[in-house]
Amino acid sequence: MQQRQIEQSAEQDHVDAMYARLDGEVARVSADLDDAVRASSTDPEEAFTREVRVRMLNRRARTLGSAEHHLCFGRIDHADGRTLHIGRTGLSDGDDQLLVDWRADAARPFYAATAAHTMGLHRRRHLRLEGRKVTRVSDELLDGAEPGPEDLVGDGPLLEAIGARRTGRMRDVVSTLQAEQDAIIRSAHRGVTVVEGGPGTGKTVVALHRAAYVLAGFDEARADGVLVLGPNSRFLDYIAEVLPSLGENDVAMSTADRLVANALGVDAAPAVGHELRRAAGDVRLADELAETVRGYQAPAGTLTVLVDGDAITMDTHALAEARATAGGAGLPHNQARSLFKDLVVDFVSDEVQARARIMLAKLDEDIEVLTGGVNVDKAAAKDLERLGFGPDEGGAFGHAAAVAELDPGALRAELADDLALERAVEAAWPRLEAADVVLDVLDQRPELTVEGAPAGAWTTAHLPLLDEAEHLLNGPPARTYGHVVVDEAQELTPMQWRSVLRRCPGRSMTVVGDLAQAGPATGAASWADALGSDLARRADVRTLTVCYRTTAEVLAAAAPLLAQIAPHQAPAVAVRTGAEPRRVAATGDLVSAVVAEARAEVAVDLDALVAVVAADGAVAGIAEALDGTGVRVVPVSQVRGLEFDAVVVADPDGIIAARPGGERDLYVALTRPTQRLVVVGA
Ligand SMILES: Nc1ncnc2c1ncn2[C@@H]1O[C@H](COP(=O)(O)OP(=O)(O)OP(=O)(O)O)[C@@H](O)[C@H]1O
Repeated sequence: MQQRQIEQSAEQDHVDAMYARLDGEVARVSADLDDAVRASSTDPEEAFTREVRVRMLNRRARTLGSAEHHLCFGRIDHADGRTLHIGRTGLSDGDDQLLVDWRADAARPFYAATAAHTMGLHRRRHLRLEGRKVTRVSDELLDGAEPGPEDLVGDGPLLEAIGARRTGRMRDVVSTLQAEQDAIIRSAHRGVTVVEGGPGTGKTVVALHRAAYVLAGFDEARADGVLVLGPNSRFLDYIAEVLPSLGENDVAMSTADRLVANALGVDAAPAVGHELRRAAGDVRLADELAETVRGYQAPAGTLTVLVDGDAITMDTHALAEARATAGGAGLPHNQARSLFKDLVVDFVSDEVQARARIMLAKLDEDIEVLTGGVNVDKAAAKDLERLGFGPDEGGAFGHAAAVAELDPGALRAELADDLALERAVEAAWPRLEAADVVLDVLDQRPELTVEGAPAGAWTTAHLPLLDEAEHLLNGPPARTYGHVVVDEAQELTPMQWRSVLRRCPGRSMTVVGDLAQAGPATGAASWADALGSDLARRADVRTLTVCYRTTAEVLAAAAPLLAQIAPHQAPAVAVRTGAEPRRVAATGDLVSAVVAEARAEVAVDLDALVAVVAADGAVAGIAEALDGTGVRVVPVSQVRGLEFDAVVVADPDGIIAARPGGERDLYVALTRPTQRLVVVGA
């Protein structure tokens, strides 16, 4: 005890020094920020440099602010005597490295060293802080030294973290990241990393800590930003605090739907059932949309323009050539239209010049006849040469030369502004809006429309189609990201994937999900289905195998269902054991039985986070009956990714029957509790 107190007080001294340094840094950054904000300049270059500096200082200020809480959480002692403290940010005092940022390479052994693979460590120490006070020091000896009575054997801090009560908001787990998680988070792989694993294996944790790592380590992510996508707003609220607590406030968070709705300015598209989502998510629609757009690009026929009362016609051959050139240039439709128009202008201008030439040649001939054989051009040639004008390449002077010298640029400019020509081009290759194209496709596909809804009343299911059409018409989205994290990735339809990939041109992505939990709108059976086989082949696929959320007993209760829905997937291994799940057969009214069980769970632990998970259609009645109790009633379609201390699953048969693939919904519901599971059935 004595020894541990001495250690603790020595750590307190270190930690005091760190906080003193942190305070100093905060004061310095804040003063620098004030200076930078005040220093205005009219020189654009200086103003730009100042803006960059202000942004950088703001970022540092936020990092330092979020580092205050639990600034230092670990220490590693190398066998050669070197020690390093690990924490939320790097701090140094001259040459003295007081604290190493958890993302730095030097911090890696803190997460990755094991007794079998010590990475040169003698000891790993976990520090617990309350405010700025060190309240506990626990050590793991890694190099075979005999542990003392107070040394840690096993996973104390981890078990404490995962056994703690939940608040309804996910927390960062930077002090207890496990080796298999850390390896993914720190991976140098710049392409697509796919992280799969059963419920509670830490996929979300990995995804979010990876986002923080990537922001610090990958220049392109810092420059172009990081986007985190989640399945719904409830989930985004749940994870909202993790990145800020890691000092990263500049990460964009969205659902795939909101991302597209904002980009296209479509507001308040209402959500719809899975049937429509699934139908509208079919990747073949991408071809149908492209085909529809092509159908607007100068279909076979001719194109006639009236110029000064003369009809000039592009015949089928000339028109087909212009279409092939404009359509084959790899440009989006509305840009290719400009090229098409240029080609029409060229054609018409050539034709106008050719006609003028013929007409003037004819005029020359007529004059020659009228003047009795005197060739005016030839007669004039001597005079022209005397005046310093030579014959043109074809040896022509006079009217023909005048036509050749007719300013083709001016003629083209005039034609480009010509209303009749513009109308003819618009008829052959109209300027289009995304909605026009999607409505055309919907005309052929009544199953993609909502009965009774007016045309153009978009739902969330239509957003990926509008996005696809927008891309075909106007090219890539204006806002793209350096790195994109997709959580609950099994929930995206193939058409949604196309929207997401479009916003990540560098294809630097972290994709996490569990195909066994896929809802009925998607039903991807493999990552190749989801990402496309090309990308999936190049992806670095990692599998997490340890369940940190729920107990072995709860996993065992869900195992038969897993064997049914994903027979090839090995169940995760739980690190904790706990209470046996309870099955309650409701003798009377099912809602009353569910309510009674939920109340009983609240009574077991007043501070526990208790949830009832029910089929979407059953939620309203249960929520009403539980109003004011603090119990959360969550529709099963929105419970993916969430967790609670105790979960009451209402009417498992009802959940299975409510929508196709209902067994997967039930599997998700059963794997939500961290402590206790109650299943109330008929
Ligand atoms: N290394 C860790 N230290 C402490 N807690 C952890 C660790 N890894 C995971 N957890 C906790 O385990 C729980 C489950 O993690 P997470 O939600 O990331 O799992 P998941 O694989 O995304 O689950 P699901 O498939 O259900 O979405 C969370 O409470 C998380 O904080």
